Amino acid sequence: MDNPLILNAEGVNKSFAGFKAITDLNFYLTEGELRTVIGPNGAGKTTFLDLITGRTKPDTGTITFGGLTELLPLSEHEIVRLGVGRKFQTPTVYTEHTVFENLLLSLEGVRGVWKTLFSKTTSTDIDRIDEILKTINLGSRRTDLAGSLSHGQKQWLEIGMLLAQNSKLLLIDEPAAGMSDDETALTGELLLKLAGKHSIIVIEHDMVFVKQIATGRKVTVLHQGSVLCEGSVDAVQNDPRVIEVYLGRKKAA
Ligand SMILES: Nc1ncnc2c1ncn2[C@@H]1O[C@H](COP(=O)(O)OP(=O)(O)OP(=O)(O)O)[C@@H](O)[C@H]1O
Repeated sequence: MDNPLILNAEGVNKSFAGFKAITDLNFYLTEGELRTVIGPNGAGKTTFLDLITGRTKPDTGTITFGGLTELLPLSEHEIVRLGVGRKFQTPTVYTEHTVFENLLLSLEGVRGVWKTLFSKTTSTDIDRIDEILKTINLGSRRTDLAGSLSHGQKQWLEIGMLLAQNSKLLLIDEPAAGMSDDETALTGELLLKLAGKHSIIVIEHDMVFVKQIATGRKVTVLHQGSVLCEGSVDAVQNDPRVIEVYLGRKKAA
């Protein structure tokens, strides 16, 4: 039997000044799934993430988290607290704090900066952070300033911050952008490691990376604000509609 749904979006529409960015969108994600979303520029990928996180509210439709909670009435803050974490394309870590402190500041996200930095850190917190450091391969950079990390390492730290925040659903926007090939491959390994324990939506343009993380899984292609098709990487890559609106154009470019 399939895992239960962690996210279902049904009949979602969103217009900006009369322009339909999202049109009758239906999207279903099961618990523990790692789903890659691809599509041409302007397809509505970022807007879709904005709708999930409450940054933008839809005109019509429903978005339900964990099979129960309707997200639309909730604020961005409340949605984070429910367990929805987002990583933007540009890393936003606290560069003047150490890697360890960045994770400490994110723990549950509810303690407040003052309390976190000046109260005594418990051994449970330290163990948890060390476990996250191991997961994101930054154990050796624990006491270094986050500002001294490479671009790729900052992205991993930010993923670690989502883990510290207790995110169940991770929304990750173009993680491979600006990374070296080695960093990209390591990022893929990290996401594969997190899948199962977390539900993950990754937006990505780099098809080598998509192949790495999506082989054996479902890929969603967005086009003009709707799902154009869903299927395996191979099925999607060979779908004439996807070649026409996206992959063919990418190649030509
Ligand atoms: N706040 C806004 N106001 C007006 N138009 C917007 C707004 N946000 C998005 N749009 C428009 O909605 C469409 C979808 O944009 P969106 O950024 O979601 O696409 P995308 O698939 O993420 O594209 P890319 O791959 O280039 O990031 C675009 O035409 C964009 O100009």
